[in-house]
Amino acid sequence: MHLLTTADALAVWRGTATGVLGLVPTMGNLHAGHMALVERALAQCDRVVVSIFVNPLQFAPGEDLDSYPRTFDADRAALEAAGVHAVFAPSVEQMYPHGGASATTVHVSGVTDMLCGTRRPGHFQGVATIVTKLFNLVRPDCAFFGEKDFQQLMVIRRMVEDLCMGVEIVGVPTVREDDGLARSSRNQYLGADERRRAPMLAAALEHCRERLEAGARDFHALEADGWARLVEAGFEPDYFEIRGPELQAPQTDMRQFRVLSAAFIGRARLLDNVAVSVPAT
Ligand SMILES: Nc1ncnc2c1ncn2[C@@H]1O[C@H](COP(=O)(O)OP(=O)(O)OP(=O)(O)O)[C@@H](O)[C@H]1O
Ligand SMILES: CC(C)(CO)[C@@H](O)C(=O)[O-]
Ligand code: BAL
Repeated sequence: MHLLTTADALAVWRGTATGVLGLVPTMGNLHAGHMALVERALAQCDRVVVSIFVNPLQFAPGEDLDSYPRTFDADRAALEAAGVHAVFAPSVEQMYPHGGASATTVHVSGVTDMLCGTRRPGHFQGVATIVTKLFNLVRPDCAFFGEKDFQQLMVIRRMVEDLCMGVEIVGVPTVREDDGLARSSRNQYLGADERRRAPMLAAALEHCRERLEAGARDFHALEADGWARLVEAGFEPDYFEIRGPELQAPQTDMRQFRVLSAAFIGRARLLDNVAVSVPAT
């Protein structure tokens, strides 16, 4: 496995990479969720590069940029054991040579004006900017993103379409713990009592899914119920929303929905969502 830390080294490796090239962008601290993306990429591509970069541009002031878990040696060993061909782990200076504050940025319209986009101002601009830079450096045929960050997946798809980037975006289902909690690097912030209560986020989403599949269509009542379940479990909800399958406004005659929530428990802001598919009657 090649360890690449500069754009120049990446360009040299890229020149030798043959066949279908897959990119898995990450912020490191790899867990089973990331490894599902890696396995999917290895199954679908001839060469796979995984990027590890905690991107300052997507963190707002006061968020957890400094304390975000960094476990590079373990990440590297896991990727090597999985059979990944190259890891790209640049410094902040490599990615933002003129500083983050004056960086040229990418703003994706529409799908960023809701959910995490309004709660974390600048977040998706930071994500779209770093993913564009990674695409330009790696020039992958395909790139792999988790459905756990469903809005991010929609933002990337929209960016690729609007800017004619020509990269196939592959979404990978959410990997969960046995009790339903979505795997996330930020789960480490949970104390024992918070960890015990954390699966209630997935449970509240599942409950909403069941109600929608059973025919309930009072979206406001369902969202209020989800919110109340989170408060009851000790969360401070950020949002609990029913949307259409591509995050459009929900309509009562739709057969597919996506229910999404972000909620604080202690210092951890957990994110999760479920797909809803209403059976034909
Ligand atoms: N449980 C999961 N199942 C599937 N994909 C996941 C999961 N967790 C993360 N991913 C995906 O891995 C990629 C890198 O995510 P990232 O490095 O931010 O990990 P994370 O665990 O989601 O961290 P965070 O705690 O910041 O949300 C993203 O495409 C993300 O959607
Ligand atoms: C896509 C990404 C690697 C961009 O920094 C990040 O937002 C993430 O880990 O989901
Ligand atoms: N997994 C999304 C990256 C972030 O929260 O910044």
